[in-house]
Amino acid sequence: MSTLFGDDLAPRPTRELTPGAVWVPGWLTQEQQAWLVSRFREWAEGPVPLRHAVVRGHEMSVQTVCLGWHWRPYAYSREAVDVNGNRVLEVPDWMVRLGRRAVEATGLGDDGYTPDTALVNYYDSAARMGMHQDKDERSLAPVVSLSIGDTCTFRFGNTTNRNKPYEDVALTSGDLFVFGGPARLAYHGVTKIHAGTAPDGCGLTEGRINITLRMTGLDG
Ligand SMILES: O=C(O)CCC(=O)C(=O)O
Ligand SMILES: [Fe+2]
Repeated sequence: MSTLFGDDLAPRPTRELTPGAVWVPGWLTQEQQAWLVSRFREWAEGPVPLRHAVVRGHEMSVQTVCLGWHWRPYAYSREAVDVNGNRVLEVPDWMVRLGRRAVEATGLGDDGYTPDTALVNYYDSAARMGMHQDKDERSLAPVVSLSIGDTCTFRFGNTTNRNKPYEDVALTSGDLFVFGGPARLAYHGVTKIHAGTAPDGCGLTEGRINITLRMTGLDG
């Protein structure tokens, strides 16, 4: 949806929310977004299908499919031991290059950045993600986050607790967000999906995809 002379015409410059946390609005082109959505549809078919991970007996509202390493609450393994036991797909070379370009765009990494896992989340309009730290990785290399589809309210906080201070930002289709360095272990979450906001041509008509690229620091 867009309105003539609405908020969507306001410039959205790159911004460092806190040291180490950089938001680059509109980083992916529309063609890149639609292409990534096509890949998502393939990954969702398996060998390990898109699924709701179960945390302490409760299904997460978000659905996830992983590449490289399979994440389950709260560990990584090569096989999806909590789903069907199959080994997940490899992280494709183009995705490593994309991750490198992303950290270079934010100044938070270098050409040594080699993500070995991607967590791909699908949010329907009711899905949320509670405040958490990404701390199952042994490496403190930056996390690269790409958003496609509906806008979400993304809450980015501090490294000590899930409460204030935090800032809410609207991540829209094509936005890049990278957190590393002093922000690597900051609490963050998704408080709302804004249904009906996916732009024409992004490849999704409803819901939101988020791809996070990470270095696990794991062997094997
Ligand atoms: O959907 C997002 O923007 C954040 C996802 C996230 O925090 C995660 O997968 O750990
Ligand atoms: Fe996270």
